[in-house]
Amino acid sequence: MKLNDVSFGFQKNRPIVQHISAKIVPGTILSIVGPNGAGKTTLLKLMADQLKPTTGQIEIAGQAISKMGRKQFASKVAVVSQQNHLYDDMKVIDVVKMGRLAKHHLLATITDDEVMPFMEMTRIAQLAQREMSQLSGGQRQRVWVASAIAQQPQYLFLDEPTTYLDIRYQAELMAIIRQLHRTGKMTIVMILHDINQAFRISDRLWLIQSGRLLKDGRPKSFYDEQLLSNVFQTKIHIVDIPNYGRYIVELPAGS
Ligand SMILES: Nc1ncnc2c1ncn2[C@@H]1O[C@H](COP(=O)(O)OP(=O)(O)OP(=O)(O)O)[C@@H](O)[C@H]1O
Repeated sequence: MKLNDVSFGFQKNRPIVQHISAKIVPGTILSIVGPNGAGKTTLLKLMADQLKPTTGQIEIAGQAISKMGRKQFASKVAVVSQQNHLYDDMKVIDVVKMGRLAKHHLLATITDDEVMPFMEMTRIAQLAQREMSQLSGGQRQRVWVASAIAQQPQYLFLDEPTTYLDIRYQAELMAIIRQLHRTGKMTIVMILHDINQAFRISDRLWLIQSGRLLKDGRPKSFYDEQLLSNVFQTKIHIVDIPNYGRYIVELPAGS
């Protein structure tokens, strides 16, 4: 995927994404990080063709995503968005099957067996017959991931996927993402607020500030206290933790 000078604003003269040019190398895990309101979700929506750039273009293998048909795009990109309750009255297995619709014309032709591997991978097989409204936030999140991977896309986009998860399920989700990346050869693009998690799992990071791509590089090049303190407008310190590695901590003012 390639972004060519992409800009976007919801209103005239109020740019939210500004002149972003970048490439996503197939097979990478890319995390998008940056302060609240920087434009990360808007950028992901542009890349997911849910919003159209005001100027510039996004392409996959030389083809503009705006010119792709719905089904063609769905075979390339699946999105796990921030949570919604639109499907609360549906059964878990049917939500997963909806992801599989990218490969079928009708929900009715998708068998339980066809979606079971995706449910097993995300450990929701035992929830198959439950209604979405009966699930915890963490369980729902895993259903959305199962539905997205059932699409078997080349690119999997996740917007703050760990938000509803406790520490164990966060680690589990990161393990699933590594597995998808390793065995499914999927390219993963995530917005992550936990900067340490982002640094640990990613091959590549994009740091967004005020709608601009401030830095695009390997995680180790972001261990820069001055850079991070300036962007997040708080005092950031990088420490070494035995058996873990480098860890970014926010220091209280005055310390
Ligand atoms: N539908 C909308 N209409 C108008 N402004 C919007 C809309 N959606 C988002 N914005 C504005 O766009 C800016 C960027 O929002 P966005 O959600 O992309 O940021 P973000 O970096 O993902 O933030 P966060 O980390 O808080 O989730 C914010 O100022 C937000 O208020």
